[in-house]
Amino acid sequence: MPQAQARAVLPVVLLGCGGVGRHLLRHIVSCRSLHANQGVAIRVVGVADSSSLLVADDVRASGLDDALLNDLCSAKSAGSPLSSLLARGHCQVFNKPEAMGKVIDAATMLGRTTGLVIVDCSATYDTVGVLKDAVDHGCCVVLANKKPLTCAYEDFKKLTSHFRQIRFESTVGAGLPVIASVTRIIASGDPVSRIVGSLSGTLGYVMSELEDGNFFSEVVKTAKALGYTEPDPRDDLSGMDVARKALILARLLGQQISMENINVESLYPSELGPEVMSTTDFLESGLAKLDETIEEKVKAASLRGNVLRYVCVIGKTGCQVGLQEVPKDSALGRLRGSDNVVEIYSRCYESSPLVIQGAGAGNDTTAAGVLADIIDLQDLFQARP
Ligand SMILES: NC(=O)C1=CN([C@@H]2O[C@H](COP(=O)(O)OP(=O)(O)OC[C@H]3O[C@@H](n4cnc5c(N)ncnc54)[C@H](OP(=O)(O)O)[C@@H]3O)[C@@H](O)[C@H]2O)C=CC1
Ligand SMILES: N[C@@H](CC=O)C(=O)O
Repeated sequence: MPQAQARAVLPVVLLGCGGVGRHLLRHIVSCRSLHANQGVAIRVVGVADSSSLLVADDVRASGLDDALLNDLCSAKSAGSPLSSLLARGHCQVFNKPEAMGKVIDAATMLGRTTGLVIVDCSATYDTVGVLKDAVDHGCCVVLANKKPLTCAYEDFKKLTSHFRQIRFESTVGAGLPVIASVTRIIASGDPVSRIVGSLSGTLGYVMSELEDGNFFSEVVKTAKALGYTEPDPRDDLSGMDVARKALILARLLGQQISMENINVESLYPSELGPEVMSTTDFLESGLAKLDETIEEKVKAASLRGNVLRYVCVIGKTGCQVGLQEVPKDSALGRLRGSDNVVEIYSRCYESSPLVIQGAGAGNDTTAAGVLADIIDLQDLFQARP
């Protein structure tokens, strides 16, 4: 009789099933045979959104089946709650506030036995407590959500305390290998002196569309429709999303800094901020108020042979993120669409920096980055026949 091939089984609880989370679930299902050939299997035991957790009946024995995961994606896309899937059987639904307690129960049960990966594809600070508990229970953590790594420095330290058990590649550059490259350079004892780049898919897309004569208000809405923006695009336009990426990189370089230490330039005034108007109102009426000013800046830069780019600079002594005029024919100036470019300078890469460039946003690319991070943890999971 042929021997069944031993496979590393990775149980996963997914927090957040919006654009990125749903693409991740679809990638997991469509990669089944690829992963089986590689001797690895992902078992999704639970999926949470902002109000509930859908969890397999017995997380030790089995996960949510693929048909259910596909239906979950369809249900969430159609705006139905996770509880609409209860009739499928073999699963339970827990609502807030009980839901997060149930995630911790799964972490306690599986963390030090089969192992468990908590994957955060939400866009909230609310997951930090669960993630820290999960780390305490020996679980692995994979993040697309930048917020847990950009709140208190102690939380960053805690979450990254077992560095082999956390992956957060998609927090910077979506699917691009930025964190992995910086980590490798640091590990080789080569001191990184500076990181410079355009790290926002949204702002990259917006700036290059403006060059083509399109209206700011229109291209921001298109960026949202394409899945490039944060749930509230003001997170991108305020520079905060880029600042979070800068903070993650700076902390990775060993800098004990916080958001307050980063100079951030916002593209909208405070009277259009979240405290004053809803996201819908901002998109429907607020954004258009910015069209004229931004157009003037684009035209003025063009007269000087330049284009506008939202640039992030992380140095030894400080970080800043903001709008810069750069020559049209420069690495930054040539960027198009949602591409990111990151230049890493170190002793070995001083006169010729390590450059990473490519698609820097989008649900598909980001989910692919998250999936690669999960698979990268396979050596920490037992192979079972
Ligand atoms: N799109 C991109 O290009 C990239 C995105 N990212 C990051 O990926 C993350 C997800 O982005 P995206 O999918 O676009 O965001 P969405 O707004 O589409 O999805 C967010 C999901 O998180 C859920 N959620 C909210 N609060 C909680 C909570 N407390 N516990 C569990 N789930 C919760 C939401 O629930 P509900 O469905 O009920 O609203 C929703 O399902 C963000 O952090 C973003 O910064 C990173 C790199 C690139
Ligand atoms: N909103 C972000 C998504 C990735 O982090 C961006 O535009 O870069």
